[in-house]
Amino acid sequence: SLKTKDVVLSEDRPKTLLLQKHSDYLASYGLNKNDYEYCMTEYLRMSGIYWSLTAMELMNQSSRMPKEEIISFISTCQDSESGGISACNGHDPHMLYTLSAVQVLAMYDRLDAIDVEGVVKFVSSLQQEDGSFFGDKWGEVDTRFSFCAVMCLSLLHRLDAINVNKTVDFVVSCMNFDGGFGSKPGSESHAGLIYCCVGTLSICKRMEVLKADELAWWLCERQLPSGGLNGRPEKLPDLCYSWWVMSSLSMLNRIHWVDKKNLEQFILACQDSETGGFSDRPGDIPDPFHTLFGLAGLSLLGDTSIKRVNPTYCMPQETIDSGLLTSNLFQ
Ligand SMILES: COc1ccc(S(=O)(=O)N2Cc3cc(-c4ccc(C=O)o4)ccc3N(Cc3cncn3C)C[C@H]2Cc2ccc(O)cc2)cc1
Ligand SMILES: [Zn+2]
Repeated sequence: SLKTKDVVLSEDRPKTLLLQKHSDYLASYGLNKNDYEYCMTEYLRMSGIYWSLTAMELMNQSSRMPKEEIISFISTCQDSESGGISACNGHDPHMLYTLSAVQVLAMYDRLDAIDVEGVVKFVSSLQQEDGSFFGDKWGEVDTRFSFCAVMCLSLLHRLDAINVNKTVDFVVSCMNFDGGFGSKPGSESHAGLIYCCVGTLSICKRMEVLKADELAWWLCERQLPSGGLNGRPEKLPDLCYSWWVMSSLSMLNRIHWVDKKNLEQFILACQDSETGGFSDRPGDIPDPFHTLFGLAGLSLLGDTSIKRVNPTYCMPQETIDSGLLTSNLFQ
């Protein structure tokens, strides 16, 4: 279509970071257990806790989260038979929520609250002959699950439990001519899946297989006049794509390829100055998911009022550093 899809930033948009408002928004999110949205997002509860806690950690406000309640909730979500962890009591264990639970417990330094060997068994049992990973017992393959698997095992210092070479081979089989990646071999390039595949290769220490310049070009082509980034050509900008694109460029050491000032004004415009929180685009309803990626994006852009975020794990850099220290101690 001739009309380039983009948004126009209004003059009265937020131009400064409303940290206290975001802290209040996340602290009160989920307090009202009968709240419509809270009930509708039960199926992703474990990930919702990861998005909220990480955002609060980045703002140095995690003391406002109910730590003991979260830790005991996670231990009740582990399936004793498979070792996997579900989004909420009574739901099926899944790779997505097993990772979220491990990320939360890593930030709290409380991995003792779960059966770590059980998690290792669950994750490694989902790897297939071609190196790919299922999300759960129902057998959906997606490069998102390759990323969940290697990130989860890396946080547990147990990458030895899977075939890393075959993991890399499958990700390489999903590489497109534009240097990007999709969810499966032949799927079209998408910013979210590129983040997952670059992150997988980064953790496996195999970034040399990438077509770095073609890929970085495709990524910075995502930036629109509004400053925002989209996930594919011809799509509208969306705050969470800021994270997928910038964290990938950061891992490629090419983050300077985007117009930082323009992108920062798009991210700030996605804040809700009434309720606090960030939404996918200016004027939409905020949620914890976009609130994390707004703060993490600003952290990558160098905003020092936010703690440094690790571009691969989307967790505070200090958590990754202390985890690596621990692993060196025991090696
Ligand atoms: C509101 O509609 C959706 C659509 C998909 C999902 S999702 O779980 O498949 N998912 C993550 C996601 C979460 C939210 C959200 C609302 C409230 C909360 C509480 O914590 O979280 C909102 C959107 C969302 N999406 C969908 C999306 C994001 N930007 C545009 N859209 C349409 C992403 C989606 C896929 C996903 C991405 C990363 C990830 O780590 C996990 C899942 C959730 C709600
Ligand atoms: Zn989004």
